[in-house]
Amino acid sequence: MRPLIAPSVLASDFANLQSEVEMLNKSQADWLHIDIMDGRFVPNISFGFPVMQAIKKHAQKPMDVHLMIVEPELYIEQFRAAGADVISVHIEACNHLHRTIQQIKATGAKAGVALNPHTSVNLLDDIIADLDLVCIMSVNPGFGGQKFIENTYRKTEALKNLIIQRNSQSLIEIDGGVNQQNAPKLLQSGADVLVAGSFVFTAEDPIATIANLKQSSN
Ligand SMILES: O=C(CO)[C@@H](O)[C@H](O)COP(=O)(O)O
Ligand SMILES: [Fe+2]
Repeated sequence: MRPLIAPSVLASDFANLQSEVEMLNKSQADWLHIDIMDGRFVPNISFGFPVMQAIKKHAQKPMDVHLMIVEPELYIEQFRAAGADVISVHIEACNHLHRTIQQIKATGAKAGVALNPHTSVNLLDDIIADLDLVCIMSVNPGFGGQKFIENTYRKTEALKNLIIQRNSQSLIEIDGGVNQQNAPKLLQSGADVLVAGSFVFTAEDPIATIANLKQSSN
């Protein structure tokens, strides 16, 4: 199975956002990955609703929104209204994860949970059957362009086993430091969705880079 490719708009040229989104429309990207950072859950601030709405105006593909914010339950409906098709919250930011997942689903969006590198997939045992997506962070969240953490392969395998064991339909998304070199091993380990920011947007030919990632196989 070919992976879904979700380029991270965080690494795009914000001064030319419309042409960046139009490039992604023309490419084999499946989703647009949208990183929302609040300067509290992570030590960086990215962008918020107005920028998301501007992206949505031009995007012809689903928006996969990765919320790196505290108290995400306060903003779920607003993110959906701003165009989110998939909404992932961090397990580390949620006191009532089950409730927040139901809240996301009630808006009509797909519901995901993201895990920091130190967070065990075993914590998902009682929620995995309710999830559409698990986002395994393969870098510490907050910044693009970081080095891929090798333990991600083992973690992806463990999550895949849990998904099978619990009869879950959840997709596995890998986020951070993804490139052409680690993609095949990630797919072998069970990944379904590859997020790629700097690898795509610093490439001389982002469209060809996305096409090559899409051709990755295990
Ligand atoms: O969520 C995050 C970072 O916190 C990611 O989505 C990055 O934006 C991916 O960028 P690269 O590591 O591929 O440059
Ligand atoms: Fe992300």
